Amino acid sequence: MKEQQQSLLLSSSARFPPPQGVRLSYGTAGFRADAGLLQSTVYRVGILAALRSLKMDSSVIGLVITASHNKESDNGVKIADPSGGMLSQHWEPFADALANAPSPQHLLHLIIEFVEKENIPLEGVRPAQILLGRDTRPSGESLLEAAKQGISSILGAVAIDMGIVTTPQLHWMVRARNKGVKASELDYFEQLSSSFRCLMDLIPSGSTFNELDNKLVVDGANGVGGEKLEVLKKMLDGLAIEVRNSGKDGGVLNEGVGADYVQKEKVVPCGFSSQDVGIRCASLDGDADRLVYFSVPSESSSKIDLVDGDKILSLFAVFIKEQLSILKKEGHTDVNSDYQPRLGVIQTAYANGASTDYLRRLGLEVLFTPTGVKYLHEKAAEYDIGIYFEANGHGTIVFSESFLCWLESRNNELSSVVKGSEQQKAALRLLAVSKLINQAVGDALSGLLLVEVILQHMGWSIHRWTEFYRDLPSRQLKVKVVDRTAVVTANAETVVVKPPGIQEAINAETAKYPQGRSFIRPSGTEDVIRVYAEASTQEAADSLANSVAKLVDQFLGFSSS
Ligand SMILES: CC(=O)N[C@H]1[C@@H](OP(=O)(O)O)O[C@H](CO)[C@@H](O)[C@@H]1O
Ligand SMILES: [Mg+2]
Repeated sequence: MKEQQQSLLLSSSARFPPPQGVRLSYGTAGFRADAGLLQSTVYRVGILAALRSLKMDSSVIGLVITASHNKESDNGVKIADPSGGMLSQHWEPFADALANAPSPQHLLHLIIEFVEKENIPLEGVRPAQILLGRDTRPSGESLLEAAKQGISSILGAVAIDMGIVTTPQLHWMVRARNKGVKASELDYFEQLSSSFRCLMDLIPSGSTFNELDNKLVVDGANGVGGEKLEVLKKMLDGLAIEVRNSGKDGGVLNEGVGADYVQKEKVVPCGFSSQDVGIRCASLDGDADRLVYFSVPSESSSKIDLVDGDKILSLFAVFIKEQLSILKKEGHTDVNSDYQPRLGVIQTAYANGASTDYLRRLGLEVLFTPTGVKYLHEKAAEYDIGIYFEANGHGTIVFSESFLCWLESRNNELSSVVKGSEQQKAALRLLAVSKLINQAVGDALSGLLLVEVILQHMGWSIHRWTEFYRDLPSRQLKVKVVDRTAVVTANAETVVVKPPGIQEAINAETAKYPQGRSFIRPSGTEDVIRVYAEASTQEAADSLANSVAKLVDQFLGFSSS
């Protein structure tokens, strides 16, 4: 590494000393902590992003400053790879080491070592390019400045600031730029609204969607999503969207509002009341990458009927499967129609057992990965159409390039035979879904538009959708232990292999409950062991969760909560 580059790194990093006594780690969703602790970390992630860009042939890399559904005083930072997906897991240990280097000299040493090991070309190549975005947190502005300083401490690196955007918007822009297509925020809105319009125009004329069901009320979590939805909705016809908790009326980000709150507490968020009984409602999280739906069943209680990520996944799967079977209908014997697209559905162990049964009864291939979008997305990408969702509402649909090419040519072929046939419409719908739904990462705004158009297409109310299946009662608990890394799991986190003996004890407990299922795993974002249990009644699920939490205590540590 050139002298000039070394002294630039030393002098600039001296302005961002790391916080004392804190060890940060690039967890399930990047670094997250109290915003006051993050200047140095974000600065260093700026360096990391520039190096990542150089390593990836100077492709555009994304850097997002957000702490999603955490409280407003927290913040965080994460990287988007050139595909628009999460940072390659292979680089996470380097991210950890950079964040925790105690001095500028240590930092420089780590960088020199890593640049050599990874063969990162620092000279004679196009400059690194990093797209920056942040959510609405007040701490975001100065953290963004720290990121810019980190980026400019790699000679020639260029930072492009996209301002306040949703996390999925930034991932989408990174992907689009690297594909060489239009990638501004307006382009994002135009792609979503035009593919939505295309799907609306393809709704069968006999659809029985009730005009009264047309209204949708959206809880924006007092974050970035509500404000973006206000812009997007002006470009849409055929939807009546009312946005609440858009952050303009003094509400606090994620406080008593948002997808995480609604999914965990199963009560109405602030700004909603008994007047909303029966209306279709949706909740975004603080950076608009999670989406859940709900309805208020009665005036006398604050409880809601939750429609979580599993049910959104089920709705998407039903629709996609229907289009694929229309496309396959008899009548054409040409070679092209023989292509058998592989459809896969990906869940985690947190998926409600009733959803998995439902999906399997539909004849779908359902697979499981460990918790975290990086695992789900990777698995989904192995299919022609991969649909993935976490129960908490983060998910999307990914289409393979080869399937999309086949679909394009199938569409051309069909239109030359009988234009406007049912088969051609199915091909057009699938092509429109691939443009509407964010291919980079789960996106509450694009997911919401797809849900809305499918409900209209099917003529279904939110109540009809809720009735796909009845969720098995479940309970989640957290247990504080001395060392959560002592728990090692296998088989997509469904089996504990360490400490020895605990899995047998969990099995013995679970066997006592009809339809019982329970598992434990160390959280990737909090210092706890998570316990999940489901069973045929709420009392049984609670009791199983409590017994398993006690086992965790016995085997590993101190108190449970
Ligand atoms: C049970 C649960 O909801 N876990 C969440 C949570 O991860 P943990 O590793 O469980 O803390 O945060 C992740 C990042 O947002 C999200 O991907 C995941 O689904
Ligand atoms: Mg989020």
